[in-house]
Amino acid sequence: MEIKLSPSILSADFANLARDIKIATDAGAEYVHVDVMDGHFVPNITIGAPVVKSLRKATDKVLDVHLMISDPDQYLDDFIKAGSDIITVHYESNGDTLEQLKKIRAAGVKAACVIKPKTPAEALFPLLPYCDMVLIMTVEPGFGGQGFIPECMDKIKAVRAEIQKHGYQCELEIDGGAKLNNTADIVAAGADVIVAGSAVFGGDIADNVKKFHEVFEEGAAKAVWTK
Ligand SMILES: O=C(CO)[C@H](O)[C@H](O)COP(=O)(O)O
Repeated sequence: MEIKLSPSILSADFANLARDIKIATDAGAEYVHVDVMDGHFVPNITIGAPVVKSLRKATDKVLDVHLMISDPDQYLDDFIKAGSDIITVHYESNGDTLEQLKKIRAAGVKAACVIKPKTPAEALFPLLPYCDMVLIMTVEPGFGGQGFIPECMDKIKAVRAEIQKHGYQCELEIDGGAKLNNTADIVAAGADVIVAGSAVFGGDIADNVKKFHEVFEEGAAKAVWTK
């Protein structure tokens, strides 16, 4: 069972993004998680479509773009044109989430929907047929380096059960507080894409990526679900 790592560049060196991404992907990271924050939807400002466009030239790996912005409708075209491979929109953002997912897919980009920790898992269920990936936030979005919210574990299990029940081809990603000591349990609960920022870019990046993949095997061996 393949479990993927999507290192969150929020914790990388912003003056050396291409370098840090190369170290992580050369070590085996499958995706690159790009945290887009607008200072409205979350109390932090990071990067926009021009940076995604530059990253597109720096890596062939999957650019997994997470839009933590109030108005996706205003910016979707920019992120599509910039070369995103996956675009994730928040259920809690403005606009019609279903229409946003359809627009992303129609542009040939993988579509994903994300919920914040206080949004129930069931909010995602009707959207699953339109999603190539769903993302469960396991911290309040806005900042890296926070602790995993333990109550989110049941939400991961509930969304995994729904994906399995219907046989949806939909990856289940989690974001926030994933560390080497809790990721096996997160995988066993049902996640197959793990976003990790501080635990990847803090310290030896290549070694951290390798250790995450070891923990993925441990989690997959404990999992009661299969792909
Ligand atoms: O989206 C995010 C914050 O909104 C980050 O991707 C997330 O918090 C990952 O960082 P860490 O692994 O350090 O918790």
